[in-house]
Amino acid sequence: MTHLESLALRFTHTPHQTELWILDQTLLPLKEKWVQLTTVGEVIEAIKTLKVRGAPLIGVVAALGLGQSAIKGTCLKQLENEAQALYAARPTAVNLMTCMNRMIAGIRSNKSPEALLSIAIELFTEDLALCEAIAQNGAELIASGDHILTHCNTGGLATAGIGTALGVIRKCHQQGKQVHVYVDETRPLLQGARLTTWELKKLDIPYTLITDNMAGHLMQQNKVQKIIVGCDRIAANGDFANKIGTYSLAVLAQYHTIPFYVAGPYTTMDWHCADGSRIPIEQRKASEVSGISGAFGHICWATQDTQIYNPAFDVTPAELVSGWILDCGVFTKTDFKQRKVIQYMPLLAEQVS
Ligand SMILES: CSC[C@H]1O[C@H](OP(=O)(O)O)[C@H](O)[C@@H]1O
Repeated sequence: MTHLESLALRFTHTPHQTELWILDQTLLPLKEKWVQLTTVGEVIEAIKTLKVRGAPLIGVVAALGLGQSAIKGTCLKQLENEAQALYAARPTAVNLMTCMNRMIAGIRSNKSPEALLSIAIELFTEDLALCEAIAQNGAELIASGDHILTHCNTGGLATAGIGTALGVIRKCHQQGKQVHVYVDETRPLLQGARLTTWELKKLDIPYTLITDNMAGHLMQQNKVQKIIVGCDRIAANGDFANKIGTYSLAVLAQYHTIPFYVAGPYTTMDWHCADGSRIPIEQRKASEVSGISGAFGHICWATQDTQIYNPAFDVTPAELVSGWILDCGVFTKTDFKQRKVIQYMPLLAEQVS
């Protein structure tokens, strides 16, 4: 019997039954509701509606959903179709594509259903270790007494493990360092206000919730010593995509000479993507913004063709980043300029070659 459990994911496999359950993150923090995903279609819907979210978790849940489909007897041809549909569920977080590529390689090698499920289970257990390594590497950069600003949600709700940026903060707390977290609410879907505060409260880590537009003021008041954010795709030159509003924080951090770090696993690296201009940015429906302020009608950013756009991510250039906290180490701009990072990622190096 296989039983996998994380903050937002539960998976069991016995010879006669496979169950995939996720914690519906759209209902947090007011309601903790577990939802069973029995088909790939349900997994895709959960990813698109952010019931399941966070770059690493999206990839792991997609892989487990595909492995479940294989165990249920879906033929290899249909499995590849399902993998392609999962691959396209959300365009920015490259972990989804990384995980699907590993599953597709198994499908094209005619692997058995159990072997395909094993690949998915490996992706889950690998992420546990990647999160732990990121946390260890990042904690060395944090001093006791630091006030750390973070954006969106990058904890156990975004990964299979303890998280990326929030995993670093959790590790510092575990090590006995006195840290205080400023949590950006992160409009429009409020991952910070709803999810990061929920995680920090459970971990008993002190925090202050702020509106996104308070961040600059806090920096101006010298109340922020470090900024750590997550990532959805890191390009070969170190530019990275993350939740909308991250770029603004990076610019403010540079102006206020505050160290600005991005944390993520190697599965969020995309060596095929030369720089941030190549990263696809997910556009989400306008009602995610206007829905809250519906009284003001369409307050979204409109373009000349009257389309309404709601970009879910933005791209931060490498020049604004103080350090990349990865599972294989902490890297600098020079490391990326000299392409030193890829040598630490043999698996990805194979993919790129
Ligand atoms: C640890 S990856 C978390 C990453 O994903 C979030 O986006 P979303 O909530 O839309 O899945 C955000 O960009 C976080 O930094």
